[in-house]
Amino acid sequence: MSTAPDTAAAAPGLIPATILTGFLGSGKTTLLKRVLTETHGQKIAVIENEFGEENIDNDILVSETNEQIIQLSNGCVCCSIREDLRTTLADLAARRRKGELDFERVVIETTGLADPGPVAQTFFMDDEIAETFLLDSILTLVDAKHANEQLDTRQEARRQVGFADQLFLSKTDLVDADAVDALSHRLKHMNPRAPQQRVHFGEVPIKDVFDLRGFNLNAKLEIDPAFLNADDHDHDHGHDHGHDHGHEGHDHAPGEHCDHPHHHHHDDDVKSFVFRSERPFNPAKLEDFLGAIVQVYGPKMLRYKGVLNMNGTDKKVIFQGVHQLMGSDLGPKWMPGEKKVSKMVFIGIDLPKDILLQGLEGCLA
Ligand SMILES: Nc1nc2c(ncn2[C@@H]2O[C@H](COP(=O)(O)OP(=O)(O)OP(=O)(O)O)[C@@H](O)[C@H]2O)c(=O)[nH]1
Repeated sequence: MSTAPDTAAAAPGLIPATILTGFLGSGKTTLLKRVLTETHGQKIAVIENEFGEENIDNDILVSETNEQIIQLSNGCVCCSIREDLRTTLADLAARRRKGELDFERVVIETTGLADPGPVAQTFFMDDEIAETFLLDSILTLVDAKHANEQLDTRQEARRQVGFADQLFLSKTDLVDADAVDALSHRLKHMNPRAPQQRVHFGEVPIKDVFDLRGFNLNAKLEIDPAFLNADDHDHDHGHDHGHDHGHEGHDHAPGEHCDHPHHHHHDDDVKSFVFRSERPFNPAKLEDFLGAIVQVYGPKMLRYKGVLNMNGTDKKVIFQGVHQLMGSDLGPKWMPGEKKVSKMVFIGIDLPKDILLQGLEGCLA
C-alpha cells in the first residue's frame, strides 16, 4: 500500500526530514495529528520534543495512530538535548537499515520555545546525519490569535518565523479578517521568503507539508551568520530562551541537563510545573476553578494541557489551553489495567503554582 514519495528519485537514499515548529500552543500537534491520520500511505517517524517531563502530546498522538513516535524529553531539542536528537536520528537510520523499522520520512516537532536554528544545524554539522537525512523544510505555525503579542515579546517566536520555509497561520477563525491581513503583512516583512497559508485546525493538504525542499542553506545564512557555528549558537544572536534552564527554585526544569548554562540569559521567567493525581476530577468543580483561574492569570498562562481522569466518563479527557482560551475533547478509553492518572502541565510566567496545585486538588471527586 505504501506509495513511494515522488521526489525520492531526486535524492536517492536520503530520508527527508521536516522540522515542525511554532510558538507554544500554535497548533503543531493538531497539524501533525491530521497529517498522521490522513491516508497518504506514507510511513512517518515522529520525533517529539516536549517541554517539561510529561509526555502529553504523545498521549494525544499515539492514541489514534500507529506511527513510530520517539520522545525527546527533559530538555529542549535546540540546546541541552541537541546531542539526543543527533543520536536519535542516527539510531533511527541504523534500525531502518537493519530492517527493524520502516519509515520514509521523519518529522521533528520541537517545543514551542525552541529555536529552529540549532535543530536545523544538526542536519549539516554531523557527517553521518548529513549523509542519511535531507532537511526538507522548516514549517512554522503562527497562532493568529496570539501571534502579535508573542512576536512582540518573545525572541523564540520571531526566530521561528524567520527560519520558516513555510508559514501556516492557525486560529484565523478566532480573529477578524483585517487582523489576519495585518498579521500576514507583519510576517511578510519578517520573512518575505516563506509562503503563507491559513490552516484551520491543521487541515492542510499533505503536498503542502512534505517534499517542499524549502530548506536553502543560503537563505538561512542570511538571517543568521552564526548558523554553522555550532558552538556559538547561543551567543551571537541572542539565543534568548525564555524557558527555564534548571536554576534554583524551578520545578521540573526542562533544561536540567543543559551543559552550557553560561550561554543562556538567566532572567528566565517562563516556568513549568505539573499536577498529577490518581483520583478522578469532578468535572463541574474543575470547570469552575479553571474558568476563574484563567480570568485572573490567563495572560500569564502561555500553555497548559493535560490528559485527565474525569468522573462520568471511561474515556481520557484531553484538555488544553492557551491564555484565556481552553477546551477539552474526549480521547480514547483508558485501557484495561492502565493507571488512570491525570496529568496536567502548566507553562507560564510567574504562575502561582501553589494556588493552582491546591485549587486542582480541591477539584478532585
Ligand atoms: N480555534 C482554533 N483552534 C485551534 C486551531 N488549531 C489548533 N487549535 C487549538 O489550539 C490548541 C493548541 O493546539 P496544539 O496543536 O496542541 O498546539 P501545539 O503547538 O502542539 O502546542 P505545544 O506543543 O504545547 O506548543 C488546541 O486546543 C487546538 O485544538 C485553529 O485553527 N483554530
